[in-house]
Amino acid sequence: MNIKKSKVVIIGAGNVGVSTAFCLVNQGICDEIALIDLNEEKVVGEVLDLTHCMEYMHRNVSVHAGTYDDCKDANIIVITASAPMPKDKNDRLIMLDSSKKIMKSIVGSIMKTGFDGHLIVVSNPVDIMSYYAYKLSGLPANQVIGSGTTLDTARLKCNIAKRIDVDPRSVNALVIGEHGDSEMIPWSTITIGGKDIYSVVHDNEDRIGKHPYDEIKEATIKGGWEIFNRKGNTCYGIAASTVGIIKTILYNENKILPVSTLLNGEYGETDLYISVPTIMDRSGAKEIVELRLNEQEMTEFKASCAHLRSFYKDLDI
Ligand SMILES: NC(=O)C1=CN([C@@H]2O[C@H](COP(=O)(O)OP(=O)(O)OC[C@H]3O[C@@H](n4cnc5c(N)ncnc54)[C@H](O)[C@@H]3O)[C@@H](O)[C@H]2O)C=CC1
Ligand SMILES: CC(=O)C(=O)O
Repeated sequence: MNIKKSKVVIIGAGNVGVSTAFCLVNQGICDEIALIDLNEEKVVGEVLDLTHCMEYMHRNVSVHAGTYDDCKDANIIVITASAPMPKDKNDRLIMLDSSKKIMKSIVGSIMKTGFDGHLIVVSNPVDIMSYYAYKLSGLPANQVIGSGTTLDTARLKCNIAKRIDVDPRSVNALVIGEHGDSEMIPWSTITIGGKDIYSVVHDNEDRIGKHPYDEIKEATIKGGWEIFNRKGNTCYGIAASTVGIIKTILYNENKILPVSTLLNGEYGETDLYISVPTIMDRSGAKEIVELRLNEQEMTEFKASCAHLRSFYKDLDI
């Protein structure tokens, strides 16, 4: 009997790649993980460290140092490879040139193996890199997914939940648009326990304040830099978000996540990768949910689309 094992390859064994591997091991999400990095010695060390977790995990996940040969039968490849992010710039877009070169060489090596699984792009600037990986790979768009605003959405939920004093998982909210400064919050769609956020704020004005929206938005957009400027990277939140995406695919969950995906007519945009709520299952990005945005929200979302599209001229595709 040939039972197919689930295999995840992670390319880039830095803070994000290794945290993702640990999150996969800790949750026992897949059968096998292969780690690839230019720094082969680091990979050997990380693999040993991860392997020593198994005694205390709820299942054994096989972790090994990989080569591109591992890609040919992988279900999912996660790309977190990157040049170091400059310390004091707080701008993901300055990574464009270096990430472009890295992405081109990695996707070329992956596709030579005949890989036909799902590619999850995390490296920044993630929306542009997802589009680039989609074009370079020739894979169908449903198989190329950017982590997009999954992380920003988690941050937004935490920021709202803290104000209101509920569990973040009871907040039904999303960030859409660019994973970056032009991202937007469709406030009109947010509910907490089934109650729209405007009513929640109105009924709890004494402790939440009359208009917490701008502060919550600012905290959400700047959330990454609050971490990065203190510890030099952000890794656990993105690892959890990435594993959330992996889980929806491997377990065919049909869950809706705000991933960076190809718009093909939705929201009046074509040939653009940007985050919108997307139904995810074993096929990957199965179907885009078109939110009923109000006029102001649609204007903000379109501005984010235009901002991302303005960088496409710099991609050699
Ligand atoms: N999309 C998101 O929400 C988030 C994205 N990121 C991004 O993830 C990326 C990784 O961040 P960190 O892990 O903190 O960086 P890091 O510098 O710790 O790790 C990057 C790793 O990539 C490796 N690498 C570089 N070129 C390579 C190549 N051609 N092949 C294989 N490996 C290669 C490096 O050797 C290094 O180990 C960055 O672009 C960062 O901005 C980080 C957090 C959140
Ligand atoms: C670094 C990054 O993109 C983030 O933590 O949001």
